[in-house]
Order: sequence, then structure tokens, then C-alpha cells
Amino acid sequence: MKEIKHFIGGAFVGSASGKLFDNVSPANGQVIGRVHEAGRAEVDAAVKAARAALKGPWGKMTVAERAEILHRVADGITARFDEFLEAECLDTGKPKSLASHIDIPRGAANFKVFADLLKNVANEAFEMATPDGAGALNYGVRRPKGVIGVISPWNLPLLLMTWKVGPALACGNCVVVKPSEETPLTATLLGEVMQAAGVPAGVYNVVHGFGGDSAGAFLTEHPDVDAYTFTGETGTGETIMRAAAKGVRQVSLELGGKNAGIVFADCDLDKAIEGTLRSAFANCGQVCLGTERVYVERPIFDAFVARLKAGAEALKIGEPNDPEANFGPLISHKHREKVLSYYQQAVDDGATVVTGGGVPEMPAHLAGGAWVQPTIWTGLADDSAVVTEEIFGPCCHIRPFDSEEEAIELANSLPYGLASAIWTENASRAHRVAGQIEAGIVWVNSWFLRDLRTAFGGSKQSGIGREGGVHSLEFYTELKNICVKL
Ligand SMILES: NC(=O)c1ccc[n+]([C@@H]2O[C@H](COP(=O)([O-])OP(=O)(O)OC[C@H]3O[C@@H](n4cnc5c(N)ncnc54)[C@H](O)[C@@H]3O)[C@@H](O)[C@H]2O)c1
Ligand SMILES: O=C/C=C/C=C(\O)C(=O)O
Repeated sequence: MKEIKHFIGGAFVGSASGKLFDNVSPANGQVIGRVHEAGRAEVDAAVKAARAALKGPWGKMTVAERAEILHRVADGITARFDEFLEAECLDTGKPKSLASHIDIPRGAANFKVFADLLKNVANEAFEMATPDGAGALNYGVRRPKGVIGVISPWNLPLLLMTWKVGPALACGNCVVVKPSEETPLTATLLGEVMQAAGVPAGVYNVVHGFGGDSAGAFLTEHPDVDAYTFTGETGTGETIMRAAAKGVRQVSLELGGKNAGIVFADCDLDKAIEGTLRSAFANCGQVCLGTERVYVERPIFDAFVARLKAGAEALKIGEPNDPEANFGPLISHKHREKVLSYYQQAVDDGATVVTGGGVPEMPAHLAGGAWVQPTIWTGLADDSAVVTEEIFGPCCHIRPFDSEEEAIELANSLPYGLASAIWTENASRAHRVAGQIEAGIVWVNSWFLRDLRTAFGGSKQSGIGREGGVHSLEFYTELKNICVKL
């Protein structure tokens, strides 16, 4: 049985306590490995290793030298593409067809993009007048923030972790990563790539374990971490923010959502159906940017529901190696219980179940997996928990609307504000509506189209701060002003 260890100070190490937990395959329920659970001692060792590395060669390197090493990290991921793919799909159960064109390539791109960006960022400078007429010159310099705690979720494990580690390292920080307990493999494998690429020991550390009263809490309570970047549930974000308040440490939070899709009658229906199918069901609905509320203009409501139903029913459920599969399992049985409780709630609240609503029949060798049917409802009240709470499963509720104003009001009615997708061929309407949606990201006639130079993050309870492009610099560096009297 594979044993998964921490990566601390450039070495793979087990826990002093000898505590291990199971890594379970979501596709068949079998134990695929045993993972060391970090105690305070391992978290402390990782933070110390990061602090020491910051004072070592990494902190003194030029941007160009660091960028070259990070390019080697990206190339190292690409060179071991199949191993990363295998590991990611073992952990998550997601189809290889999905991970091979999203998760793994983005894992590599996250290092390249930020390494290149850093080489081309200028700092501000202001000349000022002084009473003696000689003047003064102000200029900004950016310095690494220090040791960054990176806490990441299980839905896109390599993508979301490297989305933070890439810019953090490019800016000269050292990191301690706490991947989700559900998905320890790719973060661990990345340790090998870091070593081979020449990243000095202690720059990239990984500690495994759970959230509360385990590695996650030990990391967020550790006094020698300078800042935390977190992606996960809004409630966890609140807990991390509280822990970070001690010592006034900065947080970057990418949190939950209950994203709205708005489909106008003047849309290109083929595009709207294709995009909404992906936004509701890709990665078995476990994408923070996914659409769980769909608002459709009344004249095309029935046609839209019928076509989305047909699309959902045509999804091919299967295990990662099935080349035809485009729909995998949920991450765990625990998460399936949560998703199925909403499926039940929808029925109790009087929904029309357009399709799905239960557990699919699977062949015997996959019967132990966390499978669930893609599900569509109509007919729920706007205040049903199914319509207001993040389910994080392959499901959406579709509701008709009659005017632009009504659609905007419905989209903005919840305390979340992560992402939205608008479908219309009317360019004025697209801009007008997009500008009024309370969300950090609005797509028009697309979904999950990502340019890594753009600002990424949520408004309202979907997060604090923006990452992506130069925006990542704001979080991962300290901007210092130097004022020189001439
Ligand atoms: N906004 C975004 O960019 C984005 C992206 C992906 C996922 N998400 C959100 O993530 C959630 C799904 O991921 P999840 O279930 O892994 O989230 P989660 O909040 O349960 O866990 C995320 C990470 O936090 C750790 N953690 C949990 N409790 C902790 C604590 N008390 N202290 C420190 N660490 C703790 C977990 O071990 C895990 O590593 C959804 O809500 C989804 O919307 C948001
Ligand atoms: O599940 C959430 C997906 C987030 C995606 C990104 O953070 C990204 O594309 O950079």
C-alpha cells in the first residue's frame, strides 16, 4: 500500500506520531494509500524550513534566476504529465479526458505565467517638490511577503494549489501547503518535481492532514506564518480569517458561490445549452464557478429545459480510464450524503424533477464509488435552500424570468458573488447586464474561459482579494516606498 508522506525541508518525512489516514478512491471506495497526518511538530518543522529557506539562496536570487527555475518546474510537470494525471484521477475519480485538458496543463501554466509576469512588472516612482527646491524621489520596491500558508480544496487539487504556489514562489516567498485530506497525491508528487528543478530545500513544503484540530488549524494558528491564501468553503474561510487575525496576518480568500446563469431569449441556444451543461455538470458539478441557478427568459424556457435535460441524460458516467466518460463521481461518500440531502429537500419543497435526483446504477466493480445522477429541477420557490445554498454537486434549478431587471435582481439576490454567465446575442444588453451583476467574474456567451492575467476572485461572501496577473503581486509582495531627498 502506498504511503504518502509530508515534504519538509526538501525531504519526504513521516509523522512522529505515526498517525496515518486512508486515501480512498471516490470511483470504487477502495483504499488507495495511507497518508501521514501532520501534528503540530510537523507543521512547525515545515514553517521553520520555509523561514530558513527565505533567508537562504531563494530570497537572494534575482527575478530572472527564480523565473528560470519555475520554468523548469512547469516543464517537470509536463515531462511527468501521465503520472500527475494518474495521481489526480486516483484522488478525485474525475475522467482523465477532463484532467488531461484542464487540471494538469493548468498546473504547469500556473508556474510559467507568473514567472514571466514578474520579469516584466515595473514599479511606481514619483518625483516631488520640496521647499528647498532640490526635490525628492519616491520609488516603490516589492519584497516577498515571507512564509505563506496555502490551504487548498479537493475539487481541482493541482490547479488550485499551483494557482497560489506559482505566484507565491515567483514573488520570492516560501510556502507551506496543506492540500485537502481528500487529495494528497499531486501536491506530494510536485515535491519531487521541485527538487529536480533545483528549487532549494524548504521553499516548497507540504503537510498532510485534516482541517479543524489537525494540520489545517495548526498551520493557521502558527505564529510564524506571514499570510494565508485559502480556497474552500465560506465557513472555513471565516475560521481561517479569525485565526489569521491573531498577529494581524493577511488573508486571500477564494470561497463558495451559488452562481447564476442568465439565458435571454435572444441567445444562441446551441451555445447556451453547451455552456450551461458544462457549467452545471463538469467535474460532477464540483467547480466553485459552476452554475446551480439558471434563469431563462420565458419564451424559450420550455425549449431550454427540454434541451438541457437531453444533454444531461447524454452524459456518459464512468471511471477515469473510460475514454468515453465525461462525468465522474463525487469526491466522497460524505459529500454524496450532503448532495443527496439536497436532492431530497428539492422533492420535499415540491420541485419538478426534470431529470436525475438519485444514484445511478453502476457495474459491480464501481458500486462502492460516490456516484450520483446529474439532476435538474424546476418549480422551486426562490427561498428554497436548494436555490439559495451551495450544493457543490451536479445539479441546477431552472426558473423563468420576464424582464432584464428581474433577471438581474434574481442573480444578485444571494449573499454570494463569485461568478455569472450571461447568454445573449445582443451586445448592448450583454454589457449592460454584465456591469450590474454583483460578482467578481462575469462571462458572456462562455464559461470558465480563463486568461491568467485577469483578476480572479469573489465579491460579497465569495471571498476577499483578487489573484491573477499583477493582482497576485498585491497579495504575495510587500510594496515598500523609498523616499530619497535629493
Ligand atoms: N472561489 C474559488 O475560487 C473556489 C475554488 C474552488 C473551490 N471553492 C469552494 O471550495 C469548497 C469545496 O472545497 P472543500 O470542501 O475542500 O472546502 P473546505 O473549506 O472544506 O476545505 C478546504 C481546505 O481547508 C481545510 N480546512 C478545513 N477546515 C479548516 C480549518 N478549520 N482550519 C484550517 N484549514 C481547514 C481542508 O482540510 C482543505 O484543505 C466549495 O465551497 C467551493 O465553492 C472555491
Ligand atoms: O473550482 C473553482 C475553480 C477555480 C478556478 C481557478 O482558480 C482558476 O481558473 O484559476
